[in-house]
Amino acid sequence: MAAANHSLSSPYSCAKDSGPVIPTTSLVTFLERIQETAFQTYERSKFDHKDFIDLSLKFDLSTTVKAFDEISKTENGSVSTKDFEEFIGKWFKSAGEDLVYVEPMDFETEPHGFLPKVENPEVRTWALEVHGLWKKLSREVSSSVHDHPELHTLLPLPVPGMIPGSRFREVYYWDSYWVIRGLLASKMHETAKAIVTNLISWLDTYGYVLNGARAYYTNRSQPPLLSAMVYEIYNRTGDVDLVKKALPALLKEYQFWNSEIHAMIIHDAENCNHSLNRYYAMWNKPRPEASAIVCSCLQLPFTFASIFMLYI
Ligand SMILES: OC[C@H]1O[C@H](O[C@H]2O[C@H](CO)[C@@H](O)[C@H](O)[C@H]2O)[C@H](O)[C@@H](O)[C@@H]1O
Repeated sequence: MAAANHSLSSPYSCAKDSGPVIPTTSLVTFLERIQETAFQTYERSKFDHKDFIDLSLKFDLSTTVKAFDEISKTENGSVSTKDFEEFIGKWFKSAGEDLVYVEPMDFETEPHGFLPKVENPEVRTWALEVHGLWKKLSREVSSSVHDHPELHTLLPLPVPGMIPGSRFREVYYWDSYWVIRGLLASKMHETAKAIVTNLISWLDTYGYVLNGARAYYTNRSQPPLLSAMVYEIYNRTGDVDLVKKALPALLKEYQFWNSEIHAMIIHDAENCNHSLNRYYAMWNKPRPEASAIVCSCLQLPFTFASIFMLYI
């Protein structure tokens, strides 16, 4: 997204180091407290901080917060593992329960015309195994998320999608580009289009494509690959209606990446101006999905290991 321009006059200046902050939800803020308590209570290797921010409530937030405040805590904020585990079991549904498996609508065990150039039987068997993974990664948002969004950090999506897997239980933006390339190879054209439908829904609601389908991802995007997704699907299917449906959303995304916080003019040593579009999160604190660990790292001496932990 960079274009060299030697005579740019622009309303944007180079010195933009603060921008809008999109507030997070009360549930995310509370789950950050739970994550911090887990961090103080367990050994680091025994838990994944993302698990705690992905929990969904069984009951309303204020009752849950009250119950949590009543648990006795040490000075550093740890609680007994027994109390903590009982509390989590009583008040929360497990991370991932708010997404449910759904059979992909156009999956076939060996689709007609699948990778015609792959003739070696062993490679073909392996490729079909990889193809079979679509059945493991297909999910739709549970009815509870649609009916009671305030109980979940998972965001509702209009149609089923594909998740990266493992600790990444939700749809992600730029992962979807490679997911779509794979789905097209697997002849799953309708599933590929459904993924675009979901991402377009974020442009309608938020004005940009979110990093991922969680309340804690609403303040940032990921590298803008939606137009490339539409292009790949159009090339394979010739579906002009999809392109027409996507166009207003793509224009909105173009505006987002060219808005004041993203558009930059860089002056080089030869006094030329370059127009660049930069990544910018509309947030000014540690990422909620990793805040406990990030805050603890900031208190450590600056080493490669401590810096590495900031990116988990
Ligand atoms: O495969 C999904 C994504 O996984 C990584 O990033 C995501 O997880 C981070 C840690 O929880 C989170 O801070 C980040 O915002 C998420 O996007 C990976 O770095 C991404 O490239 C990838 O899309």
